Formats: sequence, structure tokens, C-alpha cells
Amino acid sequence: MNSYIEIIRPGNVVMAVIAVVLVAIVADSYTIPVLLGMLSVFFAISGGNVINDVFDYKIDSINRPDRPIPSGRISLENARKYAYLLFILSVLVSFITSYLVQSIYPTVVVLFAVIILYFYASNLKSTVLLGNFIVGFLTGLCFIFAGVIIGFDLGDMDLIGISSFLGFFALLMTFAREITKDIEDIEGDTAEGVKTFPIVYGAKTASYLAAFFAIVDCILCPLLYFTHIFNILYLIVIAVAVIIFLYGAVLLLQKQDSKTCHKVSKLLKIGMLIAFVSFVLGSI
Ligand SMILES: CC(C)=CCC/C(C)=C/CC/C(C)=C/CC/C(C)=C/COC[C@H](O)COP(=O)(O)O
Ligand SMILES: CC(C)=CCC/C(C)=C/CC/C(C)=C/CC/C(C)=C/COP(=O)(O)OP(=O)(O)O
Ligand SMILES: [Mg+2]
Repeated sequence: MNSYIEIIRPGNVVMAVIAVVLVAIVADSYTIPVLLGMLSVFFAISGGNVINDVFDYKIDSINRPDRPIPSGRISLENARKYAYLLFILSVLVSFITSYLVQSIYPTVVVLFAVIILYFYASNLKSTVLLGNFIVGFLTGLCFIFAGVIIGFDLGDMDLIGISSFLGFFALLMTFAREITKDIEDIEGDTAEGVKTFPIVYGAKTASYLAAFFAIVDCILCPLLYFTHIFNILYLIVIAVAVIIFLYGAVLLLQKQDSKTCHKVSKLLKIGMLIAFVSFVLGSI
């Protein structure tokens, strides 16, 4: 895979763009502003992933030496310029979106996300829990961003509430996954003097916290059915995702070694993808 594609982490980019599509499906609204919203998210998370690797290149030389920057396939300076270009494109696209929906808020959201993505990578990621929360919040913000665009486009502010509800579930599960990833990265983060929750409070305590948020997310997710946002198909399919989430939580509570954490991190992402499917089927 081309290094400039690899560094944006296309899998995560696709997932973030799908989050926008999911809200469009819930709203049954497929317009140019939605397409532009997808493009803004594409550029923003891509820039966030690249700038993250720029600031992480020392840690990644321990934890992830095969990534484009530590492996030397992309120079640090070129990666930095690439990230800035992606951020600028995200904001420029948001200007067009704001013009089309006659609201400044799409641009406000993108500017906020881009600024937070930069400062997450440069300063905030090595804060105990705040960095994890930021990643979860920005992930949930994808849904809210779509709700803002479609809500102002259709004049239906209820959509902002519904998309925020979806974003809440994304936040919780992503937060749990971020803590899991920090447990996996204890070795490299310790070597670089990065303060994360697992390093400060221990892997076992961190596993309790990650499992807690994943389990709470699973307990609350039927609300998306009982509040009539999704139909019974959602409930059937999300049950599969819940089983995977809970299995990951049990594995994490049993063992907190790097290999187990990596497996749990992948399981949570698979569960997220199944949750996407449940949102689509639940909207039919
Ligand atoms: C119970 C329930 C209804 C859960 C909902 C879960 C859900 C729908 C989550 C959505 C997640 C989402 C939109 C993800 C976007 C892409 C993504 C994975 C963002 C966070 O990535 C940061 C992460 O640290 C990247 O690391 P890695 O994946 O290892 O490259
Ligand atoms: C709403 C708009 C316009 C954009 C949102 C953009 C999104 C979805 C951001 C959420 C995901 C995110 C914060 C991605 C970039 C930062 C990132 C890769 C965090 C994880 O990095 P580390 O904590 O260093 O972990 P690894 O690098 O080891 O994966
Ligand atoms: Mg990183």
C-alpha cells in the first residue's frame, strides 16, 4: 500500500466517513452537503492520523517501527506538510458546506475538530484519561457533525439530538478501546515517559475502567430501540456486537498482556463495524 495512503489509516477513515453516512440513512437524506460532510471528515481524520504519527515518531519507533515515518518511508517534514494540507482541505470543504446549509456550525465543528486533533497529538495524548476521552469525543463528533449538517439542511433540529445519542455510544466504546490500547502500549509509552492511565494506576485497574465503559455501553444500547430511533432489526444485530464487546471485556479483565490487549482492541473494532450494520438495518 502507498505510504501516503497507509499513514492516514484508511480503515479508520472509512469508519469515520461511514458514521456520517449512518446519520444520512437515519435521516433518509442524501444531499450534496452530506457528501461534503463525508469529505470534511475524510480529510480531518486523515490529517489527525498523520499529525499523530508525526508527534509519535519516537514512541512508534518502539511500539510501531513498521509505520511510514519510523520506517523512513515518509520523512517527518513531508508528513507534517501532508497533515497540514489535509486539515486545510477539511476546513475549506466545510466552508462550502456551511454556505449550502446556510449555517456557520459545520465550519465551527470542523475547525474545532482540527484544532483538537492537532493539540491531542502534540500535547494532550499523554494526559491521564483526557487524551482517551478526546479520541472518543471526536469519534462521536462524526455523528453529531452529520446531524448538524442534515439538521440545518432540512430544518430538523431533532436530528442533532438523535445524532448526539449515536455519538454518545461511539464515545463510550472508543474510550474503552483507547484505554485498552494504552494498556497494550505500556512498554513504549513508559520508555518515552508518557503518562497514561495504565502507567499511573496499573494495567489491572485500567482493565476494570475499560471493561466498565464497554459494559455500560452494552447495557444502554437497547435504548436506541426503545426510543424508537431504530427498529427491531437493530436489536437483533446489535446483540451480536454486544456479545463481541462483552467477550472482549472478559478477556481484558482476565489478562492485560500486550497480546491480549491487541486482540481485544481488534474485537472492539469488529464490534463497532457490526454496530454500524445494526444502525443501517435498524433504519430500514
Ligand atoms: C454498543 C454500541 C451501540 C456501540 C457503538 C460503537 C460505534 C458505532 C462506534 C463508532 C466508532 C467510529 C465511528 C470509529 C471511527 C474510526 C475510529 C476507529 C476512530 C478512533 O480511532 C483512534 C484509534 O486510536 C486508532 O487506533 P487504531 O484503530 O489502532 O489505528
Ligand atoms: C468531526 C470531524 C470533522 C472530524 C472527526 C475526526 C475523527 C473521527 C477523529 C476521531 C479519531 C481520532 C482522534 C483520530 C486521530 C488521532 C489518533 C490516531 C489517535 C490514536 O493515536 P494514539 O493514541 O497515538 O494511538 P496509536 O497511534 O498507537 O494508534
Ligand atoms: Mg500514535
